[in-house]
Amino acid sequence: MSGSVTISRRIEWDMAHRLGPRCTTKCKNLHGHRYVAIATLAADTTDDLGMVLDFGDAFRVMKAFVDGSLDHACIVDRGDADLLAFLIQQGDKRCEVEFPSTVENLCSWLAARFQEGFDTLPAAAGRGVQLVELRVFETPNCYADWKVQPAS
Ligand SMILES: Nc1nc2c(c(=O)[nH]1)N=C([C@H](O)[C@H](O)COP(=O)(O)OP(=O)(O)OP(=O)(O)O)CN2
Repeated sequence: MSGSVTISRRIEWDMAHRLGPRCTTKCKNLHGHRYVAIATLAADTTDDLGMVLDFGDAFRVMKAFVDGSLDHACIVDRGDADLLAFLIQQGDKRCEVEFPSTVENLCSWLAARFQEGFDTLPAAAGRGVQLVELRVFETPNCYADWKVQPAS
């Protein structure tokens, strides 16, 4: 039977954010989440063992970025000047971005960061290993999906 196969790897981290004064709901307040991301990868060709990518290699890339930039950080929109100034004054771990930290924006941005990491893997070289889908849960009930643009 014809078809294609993908693999998926999950990672979790803790992070603070706020949507700030422009948001009229409770999410305007500084608060934290246990975020969950599930990355789905495909490849043009599998490796000698039939793997899209070893789960360990995929996880190392995701963990390096998550631990370095996101875990126990506050993600902050550079436009949220008051929060940014506070984090700098406190010397707290922060992840500065150019967008409000909705889960939709975070998901699209994180997809690009993960793909940059996968591109550095020797095990992925020349096989067209690509992130095709990323699901990010902000709460157990709320998530966003990013999907790769189909080639035209
Ligand atoms: N489209 C979006 N809507 C909302 C976002 C978002 O990123 N995109 N974010 C928030 C809040 O930051 C919050 O994390 C979600 O809160 P809530 O809807 O209350 O989700 P819960 O799972 O906590 O729901 P409960 O029923 O209160 O447990 C809001 N909206």
